[in-house]
Amino acid sequence: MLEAREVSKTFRRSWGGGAFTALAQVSLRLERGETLGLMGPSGCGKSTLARILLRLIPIDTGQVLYQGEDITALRGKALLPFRRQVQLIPQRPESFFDPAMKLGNSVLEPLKIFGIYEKRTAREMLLGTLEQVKLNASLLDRYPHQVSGGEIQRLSICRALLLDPQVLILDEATSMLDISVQAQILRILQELQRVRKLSYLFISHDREVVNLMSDRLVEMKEGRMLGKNEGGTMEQGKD
Ligand SMILES: Nc1ncnc2c1ncn2[C@@H]1O[C@H](COP(=O)(O)OP(=O)(O)OP(=O)(O)O)[C@@H](O)[C@H]1O
Repeated sequence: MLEAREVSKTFRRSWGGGAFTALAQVSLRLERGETLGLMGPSGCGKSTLARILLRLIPIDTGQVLYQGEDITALRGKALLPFRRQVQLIPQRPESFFDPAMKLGNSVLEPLKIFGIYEKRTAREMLLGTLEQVKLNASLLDRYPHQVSGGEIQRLSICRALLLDPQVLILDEATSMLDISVQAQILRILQELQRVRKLSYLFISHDREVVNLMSDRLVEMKEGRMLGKNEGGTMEQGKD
């Protein structure tokens, strides 16, 4: 479904000189309909790999494949179907929401950006999706600072779902939340996956949560994948 092949990434330092290798020959493959857990300590390169898989930052060497197609060099319009189908759910979703805009308008923005907004159907679609993330429509009249961390994360999931994606890259998506809110969102994600046949790359430093969510686990350390190289599968998840 979504694959990184032997990806390397070095960040050059403009202050102090030199360079830092964040990823060294990393490979990973997310299969259709599965949850692949990606674990590793802070700074090991998980978010850098996520941003590369999302085609948000350039890679030095290696390839990114989506549905078997090499998308490493795609630009502009050619990337649009991919941009719609592969969505990021970040640790801090606040950055997706304009502080001066009501949440109801922000949440519909991606539909407008992709040119698929239809006034006639948008409201119904939004209300149906809100229900799937267990949110009340009254939230839509509020501003970002007027909702809780759990609510804004569920809104960011709703915002992604409106685009009808195939893949969610969940980068520490519940790490900032307290344990009961985290559990609620994890349950919503499991249900969404079942109903919508989504594939998840579930990134977390929390082994317990990754074990709970994942069909398969891979682990990184200092910019490298541990274990067998291809896919680097370490152990079975969902125990
Ligand atoms: N744009 C950048 N320029 C320079 N160094 C960077 C840049 N982005 C990331 N790094 C460095 O690359 C390394 C990997 O960072 P990354 O954010 O991928 O780690 P991570 O495993 O996601 O960590 P965390 O769990 O704390 O978010 C870190 O040492 C980080 O400081």
